Amino acid sequence: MSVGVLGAGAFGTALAISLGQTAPVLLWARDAKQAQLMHQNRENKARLPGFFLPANVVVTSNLADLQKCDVLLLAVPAQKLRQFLRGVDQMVAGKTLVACCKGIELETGMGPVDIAREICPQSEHAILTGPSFANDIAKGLPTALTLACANPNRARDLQQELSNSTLRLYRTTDVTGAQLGGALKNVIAIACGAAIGARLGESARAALMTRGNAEMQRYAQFKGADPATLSGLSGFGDLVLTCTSDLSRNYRFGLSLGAGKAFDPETTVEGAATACAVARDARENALDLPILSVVAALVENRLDVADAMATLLSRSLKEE
Ligand SMILES: NC(=O)C1=CN([C@@H]2O[C@H](COP(=O)(O)OP(=O)(O)OC[C@H]3O[C@@H](n4cnc5c(N)ncnc54)[C@H](OP(=O)(O)O)[C@@H]3O)[C@@H](O)[C@H]2O)C=CC1
Ligand SMILES: O=C(CO)COP(=O)(O)O
Repeated sequence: MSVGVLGAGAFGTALAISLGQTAPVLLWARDAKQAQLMHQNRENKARLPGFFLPANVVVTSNLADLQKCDVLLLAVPAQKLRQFLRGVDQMVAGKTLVACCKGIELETGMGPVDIAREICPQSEHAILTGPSFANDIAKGLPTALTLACANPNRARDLQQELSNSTLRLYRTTDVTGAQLGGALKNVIAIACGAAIGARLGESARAALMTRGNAEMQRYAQFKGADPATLSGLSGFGDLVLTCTSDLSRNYRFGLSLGAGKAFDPETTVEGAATACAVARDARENALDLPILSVVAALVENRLDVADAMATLLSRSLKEE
């Protein structure tokens, strides 16, 4: 199996560094100058500074170089994936595409694997997701992830190929559950950040994580996933990491919302668009997803944090 990584952001670079410890990896950056600098400096100073690219990692901006790869990891933000794949669909046709992004497309409500399936129907599709900061992976710290692929044999092959001494992959065939876990935890992380940023306390955060987890399971079931998948690394695992760490951009975005501070609009915050996509689905299908919906209202400036909390706390009392 020969692996290429499409997207030289923080995560794509970290995956290339980890996989490049034991095998050749091609890392594609869309910007030629950036690719050349990375190749020369052996570092991605723009997106993941401070980490050395092993000799096995070849950086390129030429998509034709990826022809020789049979597995391609897609590490561009979820909202950019469709546009990106449309531009490369001929080149990637027939290859195994492993989505490494976490989000739900705003316009369509589709996850990354759904998008890739629609644009590249001849490919085999999988998703790699779970609790993993790019910095931790690049440092070689122990990390466990979920590899989901509908084809169980292919899932086994990919699990074997993409695991190494510090990256431990668990496999599942529940692609829908895995892609929803990664996407939805980002929304709950924004809610938790907002609560902490507004000084609502650690107990409020614990309540948001727990009830948020219940909403994630409910929504996943509505979408045809196995709710148990949401208790695994791709759901609960990533929820815990992202809702409790300042390293998370979604959590930090929430902190800014809660504290009424500005946030750099160039930072990748997948949970914002995902919240809006899910809230629309909830409205259209009368789904009970109060936290996910309130985050959409915060992101769209329809509510402030005080109103958001009041909205959640004034709901009628119910069984847990
Ligand atoms: N960072 C992390 O710790 C983790 C991130 N992820 C997921 O990985 C995905 C990518 O995040 P991350 O790498 O952190 O993001 P970054 O913001 O670090 O990088 C985004 C990358 O996507 C590229 N890109 C953006 N738009 C396009 C486009 N239209 N076509 C091609 N390439 C494009 C950017 O290129 P350019 O540099 O030229 O702008 C950049 O290389 C997200 O879904 C995120 O949730 C998952 C786990 C951990
Ligand atoms: O998905 C992540 C960790 O698993 C990274 O989270 P952020 O995108 O919020 O930084």
